[in-house]
Parts: sequence; structure tokens; C-alpha cells
Amino acid sequence: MIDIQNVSLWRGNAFLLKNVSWKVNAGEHWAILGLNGSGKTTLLNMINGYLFPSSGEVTVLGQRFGDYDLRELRKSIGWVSSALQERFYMAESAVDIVVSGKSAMIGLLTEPSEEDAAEANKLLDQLGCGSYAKRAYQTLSQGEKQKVLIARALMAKPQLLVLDEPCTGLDLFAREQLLTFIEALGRKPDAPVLLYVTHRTEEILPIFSHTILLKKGHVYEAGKTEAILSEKVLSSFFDEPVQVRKHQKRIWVTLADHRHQAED
Ligand SMILES: Nc1ncnc2c1ncn2[C@@H]1O[C@H](COP(=O)(O)OP(=O)(O)OP(=O)(O)O)[C@@H](O)[C@H]1O
Repeated sequence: MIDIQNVSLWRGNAFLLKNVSWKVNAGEHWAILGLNGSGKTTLLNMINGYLFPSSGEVTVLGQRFGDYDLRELRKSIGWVSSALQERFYMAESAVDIVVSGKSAMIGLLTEPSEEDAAEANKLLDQLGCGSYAKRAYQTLSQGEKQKVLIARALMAKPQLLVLDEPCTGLDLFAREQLLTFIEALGRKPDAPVLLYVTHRTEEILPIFSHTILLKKGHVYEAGKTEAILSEKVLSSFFDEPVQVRKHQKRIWVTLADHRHQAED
């Protein structure tokens, strides 16, 4: 699905990505974990063809970078990020925003067909958004907006779905509701490959079989989530001793005890 070989990207003298190699196979779902500024968004922008590598090779959905029509490729990649929310027409209804995902355009130029409207309403129902399908986007809460954007991305039946920090700004309950939906989505036999970007380990759901750790523009470690999210690996990754607690097959990370004692 994705094959990144020895990719570097620099701006001036600074490396945004350095010697990144990463392979995502069909049937895997990946979490991308890294602190602020580690290069997560840069890496995603490269996968979606918004950034060109300075060196190395990027192959996405079997298409090698430089050899294909990016507009075509982007139709197969769903993208959900809170930054995207700002780009929508705020007065548009939730259902119209979902329908517009089919053509990967912002805004609808024509009345949606009955079939497309029915599909959009079905997706909104599945996400628990049926009751506000006709409401203007600007009147929705952050969590509601995020779910509408996921429904929009799914409308195009993507092969790859990128969820870029989808829980940003959500309260505890909205977050858990969204994560429950993502878990169910990832378990469907016809699910797109999911890439979930976060800096919080507890959002890495059991469906995310693999995790890549990004640090200062390079791949710190990548592999099976269970092996990656260990106390040893994470303490070394964060340059700080951390404690790891497993709860409902998810990993909660806290700073190790000695640090709290020092602060008391
Ligand atoms: N055009 C640019 N020129 C110079 N530096 C850049 C440019 N774009 C991004 N950077 C830097 O590259 C680094 C990686 O940025 P990126 O946005 O990929 O990080 P991130 O892991 O997504 O962070 P966050 O979690 O805060 O969103 C940051 O230090 C950022 O300031």
C-alpha cells in the first residue's frame, strides 16, 4: 500500500525527514506516534503528494512518485484532520459535505443524486450523526464535525484512510465514542487501510496492528504495536523514564515515579 524508501526532505539546511523507510502492507492498520514537530504531518503530506521528497522513493497504492496523476491517486486516499475543517463552507449541511466527498471537491456544484444522498445519510447514521444530517456545519460541535468529516472521507470508498489527530478538541466521551467507531471501522473486512496519527498512546486501538515512532524527522522504530509500546522502547523514545499501564488493550503512559516524587 505504501513503500517509502530512504526518503529525506530538507528545507535550507534543515532536515524535515531523514532517511525514512517505511512499508505498509494491505490488511495492516498503522498508528504514527511522535511528539510535536517530529515530522508526522510532513510524512503524511508526502504520502498524499503535497510534498516531494528531496531524495528517495515514495510508492503509494502501487504508484511511484513522479509517475502518476496525483489527482487520481488522491481520490483513493481519505484524509481527516481538524485543520481541514476550516476549509469547508460553514453554512453547508452535514449531508451535503458528506456527498461532496465522492468527488473529492469542496462544496457541491449540483444537486446530489438520490443514490448519493442515501449513501451519505447511511454513513451519517452509522456514525451516529443521523439526527443532525441537515444541520449547517458551523452549528456542529467539534466531535460532530469530526465524524461528518470521517463520513465524507468514506463516501469516496478510499483504499487508504488517514486520520490525523482526529480526537483533538474532543471531550472524554466524544473521544471514546469516536474511537469505538474507528475500532469497528477497522475491523470490517472491506475497511480501508487506516493510518492514525497521534501523540497519545492511549488512542492506539487494538486494531492498529503496527506502530511507527517518529522522532526529529527519522524513524525511531517501527513494527508490531505490542513490541513498540513497551516501557523500555518508549522510555528510550521519549528520553525520559515512563511507566506503561495496559487497560482494555490500550496503553497509558505516565512519567515514571521518581519524577513525581521530585516535584512533590
Ligand atoms: N516549510 C518548512 N520549512 C522549515 N521547517 C518546516 C517546514 N515545514 C515544517 N517544518 C518543521 O519540520 C518539523 C516537522 O513538522 P511536522 O508538522 O511534520 O511535525 P508534526 O510531527 O506533525 O508535529 P505536530 O504534532 O506538532 O503537528 C517541525 O519542526 C516544523 O517546524
